[in-house]
Amino acid sequence: MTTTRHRRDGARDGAGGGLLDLPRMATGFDRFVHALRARPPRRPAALPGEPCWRGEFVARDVTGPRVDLREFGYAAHELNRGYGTVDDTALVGPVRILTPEGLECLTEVCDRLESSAGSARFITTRRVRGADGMSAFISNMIRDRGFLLACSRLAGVPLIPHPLRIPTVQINYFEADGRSDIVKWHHDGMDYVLTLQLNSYADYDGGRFSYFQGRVDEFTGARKGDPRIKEAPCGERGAALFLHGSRIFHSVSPVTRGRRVTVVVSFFCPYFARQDSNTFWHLAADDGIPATVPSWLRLKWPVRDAAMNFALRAGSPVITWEDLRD
Ligand SMILES: O=C(O)CCC(=O)C(=O)O
Ligand SMILES: [Fe+2]
Repeated sequence: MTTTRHRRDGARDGAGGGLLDLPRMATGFDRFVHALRARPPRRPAALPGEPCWRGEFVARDVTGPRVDLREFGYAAHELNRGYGTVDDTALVGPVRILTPEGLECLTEVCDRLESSAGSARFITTRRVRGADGMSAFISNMIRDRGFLLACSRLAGVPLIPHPLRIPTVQINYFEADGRSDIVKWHHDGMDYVLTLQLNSYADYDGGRFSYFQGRVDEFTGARKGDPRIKEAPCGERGAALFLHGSRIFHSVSPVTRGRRVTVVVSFFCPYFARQDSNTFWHLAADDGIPATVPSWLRLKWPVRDAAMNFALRAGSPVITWEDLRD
């Protein structure tokens, strides 16, 4: 039954999705329908007795093979630049960002959060959103200076955890037990995304992370067997992949044996805050409109308005010049 649904979704998008192995995420009116149907993420109580995050869980010398956005067909004038830097990193990996002990603790935390996973239809079928709000371990990990520095060096730009909060840390769960958990062909709303693999190919069959080595607007022409569709190098437990998520189409095929769990962390470059690629409807299609409005305002107000920025940081209401005149 699930297969039928996938095929129908793929055909309905009218973008060649039916000719790919996996459906493509909805756009336009279909995405609006997803936004109306999506349920807000669950907010269970924090995990008691979870392992404690430690700064030494960040591995040393976090480097790996890198591909440039120009190799995906993006022109120099389309890339953000400033502060003596061109924001041109497309993909880096596989890299090891956590030590084996750090990985062990993160796995334990993610196993315990699985009961909070919600199912969804927009892109990823079974996932926990806002995981840093449920786990002090994950919250401390993504706010650890060493972790952020390692991720920033991979991306080539300074990064902080994404202020949208709900999508900042997502845990994806894939099981072979009669389910058909997948990640549809999509690009992320987020620009800077790190995916951590908590399993290896020895633990599961299927579950292949593919990406399209071309521009997002060229994906419409992609067909099954297209040489631009490549398998991402993430078959080892602990492998991490940095992706310029908003500019690269990618997907994960169904797991046919075993279990696959990934942690997806989204970042924000405060120096390129105005260029953040997220759109309201991409977020709302995952979390629903009511849950998206507050986080959207938290992202957009500070960029538009310095007074709002400082007020939010002070946890204060904003007093404006107009208020003085009333
Ligand atoms: O689970 C994965 O390997 C990738 C997931 C992904 O692309 C996403 O959650 O946006
Ligand atoms: Fe993604």
